[in-house]
Amino acid sequence: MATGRPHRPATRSRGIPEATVARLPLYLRALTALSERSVPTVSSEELAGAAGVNSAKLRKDFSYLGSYGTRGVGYDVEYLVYQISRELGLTQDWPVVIVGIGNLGAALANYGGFASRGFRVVGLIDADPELAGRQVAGLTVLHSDELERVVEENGVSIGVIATPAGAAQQVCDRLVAAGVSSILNFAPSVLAVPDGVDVRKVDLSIELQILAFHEQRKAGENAAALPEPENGEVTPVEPPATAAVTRGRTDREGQPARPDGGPDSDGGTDSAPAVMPA
Ligand SMILES: NC(=O)c1ccc[n+]([C@@H]2O[C@H](COP(=O)([O-])OP(=O)(O)OC[C@H]3O[C@@H](n4cnc5c(N)ncnc54)[C@H](O)[C@@H]3O)[C@@H](O)[C@H]2O)c1
Repeated sequence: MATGRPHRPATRSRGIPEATVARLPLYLRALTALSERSVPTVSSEELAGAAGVNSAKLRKDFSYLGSYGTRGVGYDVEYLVYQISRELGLTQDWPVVIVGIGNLGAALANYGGFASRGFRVVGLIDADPELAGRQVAGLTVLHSDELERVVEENGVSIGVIATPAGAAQQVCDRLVAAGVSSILNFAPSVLAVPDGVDVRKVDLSIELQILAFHEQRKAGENAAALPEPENGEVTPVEPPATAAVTRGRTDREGQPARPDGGPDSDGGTDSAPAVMPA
C-alpha cells in the first residue's frame, strides 16, 4: 500500500503482542474507510466502534505503535494508516503464489482485496494438467512442476495453500524448499514447518462453530427469560441443532472451537479474524 511516506523497517523488536498484531488489520480496514471519505481525524471511541474493538484496548494497542492521539482531536487518520501499514509490512509489495486452483483457490485469486493491500498474486499453481494453461483472474494457471521456478523468479515469500488436506504437507515442503517463509493454509491439516517459517491457518468452520456457541447461549438466555408456566412446570429447552458441534468435530485436525473468537491472547472477545496460528 503506497502511503507516500518514507519507508522505515517494521519494528517488531518493540515486542508488539500477537493479540495486538491480530487487531491491526481491523483498525487498518476501519481507517482506510475513513481515509476514503477524507475524514481527517478520528476519536478512539469512534475508531474502536468501527473496528469492533473496545476503546481502552485500542488505546493500549496504539501505544505499542507510539501513537497516542491528541486530546480533544483524536488520531490523525492518514498518519495512523501509514503507521499501521508500516508495522504490518504493507508499505512494500508482497508477491504471493496460490497453490490449488479449485473452487477456493480460484475464488481467492479473483479477490481484489489482496492487490489493494499490497499482496500481488504472481502465480497460480495446480497439479491437474487439465487446469494448466487456463486463465483465472487474468493469470495463466501453471502446472505444479513450475512451482519452484515461479517462487524463485518472483522472490515469493508468501504461499497460499488451497489444495485438499492430503496434498498440503507436500505442497508446503516444496514451497519452503523453494524459499517461501510464510504460509497461509486453508487446507484442514496441520503443517510441520522448520524454524523460521510462519504458518497461519484459516478455517471458516471454526468461525461457524463460534457463532453456533453464541447462538446456543442466546437460545439459553431467551429460554431463561420466558415466564414460568402457571402450573409451575418448567418446559425443557431443546438445544439448537448447532449444539452438535460440542459432540462431533468437523475439523479434522481436532482444533477446538475457541469461544474467545480468535488469536486474542489477552482474553478479549472482540473481532474474530478467521485466521489463526497453525
Ligand atoms: N479454510 C476454510 O475455511 C476452507 C473453506 C473451503 C475449503 N477449504 C479447503 O480448501 C481446500 C480446497 O477446497 P476446494 O473446494 O477449492 O477444492 P477443489 O477440489 O475444488 O480444489 C483443489 C485443487 O487442488 C488441486 N491439487 C490437488 N493436489 C495438488 C497438489 N499436490 N499441488 C497442487 N494442486 C493440487 C486440485 O487439482 C484442485 O484443482 C480443501 O482442502 C478444503 O477443505 C477450506
